[in-house]
Amino acid sequence: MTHADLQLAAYKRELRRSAVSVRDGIPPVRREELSSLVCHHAWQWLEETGADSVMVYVPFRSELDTRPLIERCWKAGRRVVLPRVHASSGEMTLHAVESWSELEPGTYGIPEPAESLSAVEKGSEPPVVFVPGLAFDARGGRLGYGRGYYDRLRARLYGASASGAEWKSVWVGLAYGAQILNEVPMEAHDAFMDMLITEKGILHCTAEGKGIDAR
Ligand SMILES: Nc1nc2c(c(=O)[nH]1)N(C=O)[C@@H](CNc1ccc(C(=O)N[C@@H](CCC(=O)O)C(=O)O)cc1)CN2
Ligand SMILES: Nc1ncnc2c1ncn2[C@@H]1O[C@H](COP(=O)(O)OP(=O)(O)OP(=O)(O)O)[C@@H](O)[C@H]1O
Repeated sequence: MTHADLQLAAYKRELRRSAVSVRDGIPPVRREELSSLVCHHAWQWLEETGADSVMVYVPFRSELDTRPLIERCWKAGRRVVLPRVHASSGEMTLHAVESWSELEPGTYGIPEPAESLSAVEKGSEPPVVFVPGLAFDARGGRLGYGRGYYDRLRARLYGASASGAEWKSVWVGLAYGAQILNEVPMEAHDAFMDMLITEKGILHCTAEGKGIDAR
């Protein structure tokens, strides 16, 4: 690690700490109101795009609550795909889930698809991925918990093919407005979002600054 790497790592640690405290500082009742607005915007956008299958995260700690969105998808017959974390490899596998009863507490205590559920077949990954984050910026930059799960998921599924993709998907960060920062530091392996949804509505991320990883 160079001096610059160490500085960046320390800066990211500090940003994570402050992003968590901003999120924790939103009163729980307000968090639910904001979450419900964000889920509403996300749902309306899904209706416009017509995507019949979506990947969503199940919230933990003070994260934006995606459960209203998940339930709405189930009611409307949209397939809901949730990740299962494999801490030893750093990978996430994707599993279609049809009710809360198919979840069990996973790594980090986050509810995740039970081990018995089979993984989504290669080639039928969802065209929309809703992504959690501690902070985002208008370019689509994202700061997560620092384990690289979503970066690795994208790298694995977008695969080695230079042209990009067997798996074409729109990556959508879901966040409280207070989580949008001027600039989140990004490294070569970090996945950019295509869109952000906050209580204020939809933000299409700008392509500038995405570099060679842009889709
Ligand atoms: N709801 C949700 N699901 C998700 C994510 C997420 O951010 N939100 N993740 C997004 O990638 C992955 C889980 N990533 C996580 C990474 C670290 C920690 C964690 O507890 N970290 C410690 C710090 C020390 C350590 O790294 O172990 C902490 O915050 O106290 C939790 C989740 C996959 N599933
Ligand atoms: N495609 C990849 N293959 C292998 N390791 C990766 C890949 N992408 C990221 N990593 C590693 O994972 C870690 C991710 O760090 P980073 O600070 O970018 O996480 P993050 O995006 O904030 O967190 P998360 O995705 O867990 O919410 C780094 O140590 C990085 O080297």
